[in-house]
Amino acid sequence: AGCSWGYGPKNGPDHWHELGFPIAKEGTRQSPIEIKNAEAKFDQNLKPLNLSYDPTSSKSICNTGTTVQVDFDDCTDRSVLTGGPLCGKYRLRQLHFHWGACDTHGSEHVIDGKTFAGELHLVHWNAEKYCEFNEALKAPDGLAVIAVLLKVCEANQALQKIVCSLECLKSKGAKTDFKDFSACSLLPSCLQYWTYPGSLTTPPLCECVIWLVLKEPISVGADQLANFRKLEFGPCEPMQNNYRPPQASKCREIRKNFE
Ligand SMILES: NS(=O)(=O)c1c2ccccc2cc2ccccc12
Ligand SMILES: [Zn+2]
Repeated sequence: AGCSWGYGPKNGPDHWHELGFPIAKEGTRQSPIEIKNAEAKFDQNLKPLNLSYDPTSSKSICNTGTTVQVDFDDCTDRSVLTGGPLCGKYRLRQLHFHWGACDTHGSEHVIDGKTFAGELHLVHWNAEKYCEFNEALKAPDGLAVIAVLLKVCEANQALQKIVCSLECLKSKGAKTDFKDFSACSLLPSCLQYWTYPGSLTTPPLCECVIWLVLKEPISVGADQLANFRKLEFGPCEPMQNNYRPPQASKCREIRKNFE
């Protein structure tokens, strides 16, 4: 089976459909998308997001070869997301990042034509309805991912614990303990959001994600972001531009819980 997928000129997003993931081209609810705020419909029935994260549920942080990822204990309802458009309780499983080679781009979602320097994803799965994560991957309401845009300005204190761990995560597969991390400390104060039905933004690109894109970005310092770019996809390959560009909306409805 040819070369594995990545973000390079030969195995990047434009090639994923020929590397074993036809859904990349044929899917009807692929992510990310461009969000045009004026076309998003205010829905008064959308509830606020309700996050209850237990900081002691964080386990480890690793270089997955495509991103840096913090893993949480999702065997019980220790860190859960409810509310918003969601039915049931979604357990926090992991968080990870996407970023660019420079500060002008790197986000996956694009807001009214504006790209951001990066994007944080908090991945949750519907543990009330499905017995395990891999089962949720096959369901249209299996996962909920909160997307937070990163804008370069002042340094972000909540990010510093992650930034400090990056130096020992340079190589693909590197992993280290990451205890007592408060995921909610990474979130902006305002949790207003856009929501739409989408997919994983990386292969296997399963169309199982309810996306919750927060309107308010969080800050990241230029030198904090520079540290992310010191990670490697593989030997001598700096990890950067690990984002998929916006995909066709294919007449999906985007809703928002703010006017
Ligand atoms: N970018 S992403 O959030 O779609 C994503 C996942 C989403 C849902 C479930 C698992 C995922 C695993 C990912 C692993 C690396 C990068 C993005 C990932
Ligand atoms: Zn992601």
